[in-house]
Amino acid sequence: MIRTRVKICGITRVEDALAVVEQGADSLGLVFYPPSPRAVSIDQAQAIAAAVPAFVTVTALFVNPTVEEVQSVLNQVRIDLLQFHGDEDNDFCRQFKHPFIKALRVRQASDLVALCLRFPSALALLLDSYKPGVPGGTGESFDWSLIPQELQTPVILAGGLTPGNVASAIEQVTPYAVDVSGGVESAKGIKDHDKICAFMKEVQHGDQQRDRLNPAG
Ligand SMILES: O=C(O)c1ccccc1N[C@@H]1O[C@H](COP(=O)(O)O)[C@@H](O)[C@H]1O
Repeated sequence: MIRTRVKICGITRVEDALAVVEQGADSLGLVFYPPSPRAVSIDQAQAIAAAVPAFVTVTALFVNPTVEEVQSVLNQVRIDLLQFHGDEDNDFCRQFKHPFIKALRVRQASDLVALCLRFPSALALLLDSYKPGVPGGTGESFDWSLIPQELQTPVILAGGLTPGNVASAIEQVTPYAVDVSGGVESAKGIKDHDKICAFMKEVQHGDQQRDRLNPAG
């Protein structure tokens, strides 16, 4: 069985990072975008990253940052992966010589095949909901049928995922990974540990259902 990887984003507290690790998620996300209610300071980020064991990754999320902002975080915090969630292009993202994923916001008219080809250096593409004026973390899902089958880059599905819909998302989209923020919170930036546990169980459930429906993979 291929296991769908899980990233839990918007961690602001060490206790939530420990719960994410305990529940078996693959990555936790730190938001370096000050307008977000989930944004962390360097001090917070250092404390959280120090609590994350080997083989669980720390992802740093930026929205249209300056080069200096990204470099400053990389110099001070243990970051395994960069996530660019704005209008950055491939050249901007790859200049840090650090593995990165690129978020794309999906709308009806999006030509995802062409968009994905613009990011040949990305390890994976994170597909999120489009909401005018909001770069991400909307808590809203999008029409998953807009995702073409023929994308060559691994897909991380995001946007409005919850314990209630993640299993059907996995069955329908068969993404490489899923990413959740608002769907496992009790308030913005505060993770609900029971919801994290329920989310992880539903990811497993989705994987089993997907394999039952398509045993050949
Ligand atoms: O979480 C935020 O505050 C945020 C701010 C700006 C850009 C992206 C942000 N989060 C990312 O948004 C998606 C979906 O989040 P949700 O599950 O719908 O709440 C996810 O990739 C987060 O990494």
